[in-house]
Amino acid sequence: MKLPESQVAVLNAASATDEQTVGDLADETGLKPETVTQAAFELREEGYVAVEERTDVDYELTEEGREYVEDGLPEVRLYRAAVEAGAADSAAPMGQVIGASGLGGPAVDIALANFGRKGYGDIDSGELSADGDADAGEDPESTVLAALADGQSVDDADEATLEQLVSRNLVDRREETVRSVTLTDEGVTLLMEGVETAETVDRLTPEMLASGEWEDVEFTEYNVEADAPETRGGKTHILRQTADRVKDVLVGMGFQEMQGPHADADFWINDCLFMPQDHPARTHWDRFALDVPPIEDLPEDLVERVEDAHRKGVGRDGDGYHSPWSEDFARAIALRGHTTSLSMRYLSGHEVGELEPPQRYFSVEKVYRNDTLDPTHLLEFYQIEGWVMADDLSVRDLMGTFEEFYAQFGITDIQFKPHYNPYTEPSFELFGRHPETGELIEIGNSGMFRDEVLEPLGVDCDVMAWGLALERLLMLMYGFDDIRDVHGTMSDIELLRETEVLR
Ligand SMILES: N[C@@H](Cc1ccccc1)C(=O)O
Repeated sequence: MKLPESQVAVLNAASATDEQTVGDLADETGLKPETVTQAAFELREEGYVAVEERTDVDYELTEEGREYVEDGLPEVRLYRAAVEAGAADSAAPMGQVIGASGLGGPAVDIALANFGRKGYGDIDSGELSADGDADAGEDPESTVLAALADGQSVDDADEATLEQLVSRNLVDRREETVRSVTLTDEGVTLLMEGVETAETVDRLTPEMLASGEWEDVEFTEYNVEADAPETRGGKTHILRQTADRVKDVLVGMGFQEMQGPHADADFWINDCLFMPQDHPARTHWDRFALDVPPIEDLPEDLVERVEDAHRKGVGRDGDGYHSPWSEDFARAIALRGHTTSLSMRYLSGHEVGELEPPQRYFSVEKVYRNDTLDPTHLLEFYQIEGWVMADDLSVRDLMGTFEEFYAQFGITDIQFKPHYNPYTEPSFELFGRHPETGELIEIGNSGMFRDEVLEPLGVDCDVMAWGLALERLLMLMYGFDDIRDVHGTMSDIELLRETEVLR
């Protein structure tokens, strides 16, 4: 029997009675572990060896973990300082105990949080009391850290303690697949009958082609299923990939892209949209105002018409807000809370000149809001802005456009809910169903611009418009349930690496 060289080497090195890991076999044969793995898989295919897999878990101290091995866990240091300060008998001022513990910077918060969690004592209105019966000398987390520093096995350590150390980022947990190989009966028989090395060639060279040798050689078979070491190149972030795809889809639907400033005048962000200047969204609670000089180049006549619309309304029966309107307020700069500022810039003719219907424009750009962070809200997100200008548009056109758009991403059950925006009438919120949780999540907001918006802009046909959240589209497409895993400082790198891109 003739077999390729690496298979022969593995067969000879393997044993019928003792399991050998790929690492052992690599040492013994002098082959690379991935070559051994490949040969073992090929031999298994023919029934000559058995390959067992198991997952080994390995724990290792992080840099922070190593520091605490030296200095002690912050909560243990705090506890010791507290006992020293007599806090086991009567509560001591927190500042004094912290000072005595020598803790500083972020270690103070870490100490306080874990002090409470471990029941070392209580903190109440700036006073700290210690539980005299707590035994900080027997702290299980310290024990595991010390064992790891000592190179001892932590196989018997309490699972919850290890989890806690991993979540505190003091210990890294690594999983490794270990494969071991044993000869089967067929393998033993084969060895007894004798195997020879076949001259196999694993790549074609120009020389072989020139000499004609390629006609006689035997080529190694490739096992495309063998595990190979993972290589991780750079890749486009999934959010960016989806943004690019959204752009392609919209361009395919006949839209042109808008561009414009992230930091813009309130005039474009709000006033043009008939948002009263005393609207809650315009306070510092909701928007990020910037301490920079106001905008200079606003079209004077447009400013006048917008002010008029706010004061007196538009049309025969129009009524304004009867609330204060100040040009200085309109000129102040903030980070845009929506990209409808771009729609205003384009519809007014300020960017690409007067536009004649029909027109379609879009942008996929960042917006900024002072929201509370939670699984569906970030301080910044991407908005898919768009509008269509034409002579006769109806709500059916608006809904049809969304259905066409979302269908391209495999989302076919969009729901609409009547809504209110100061700048559109009628207005609709859009909802989609989360593929994992089944919950309806809001994915966008839309409507037909009111005359109070369009008339000052000088537009005398219909305009339907929307702002959709790119991150929410991603949640519907991929089933993510916490947007913070995908984007921002807490994102989950493994998830981003492993998510396959949907096309
Ligand atoms: N600006 C709206 C979206 C929208 C744009 C245009 C028209 C109607 C709604 C938002 O951010 O929610």
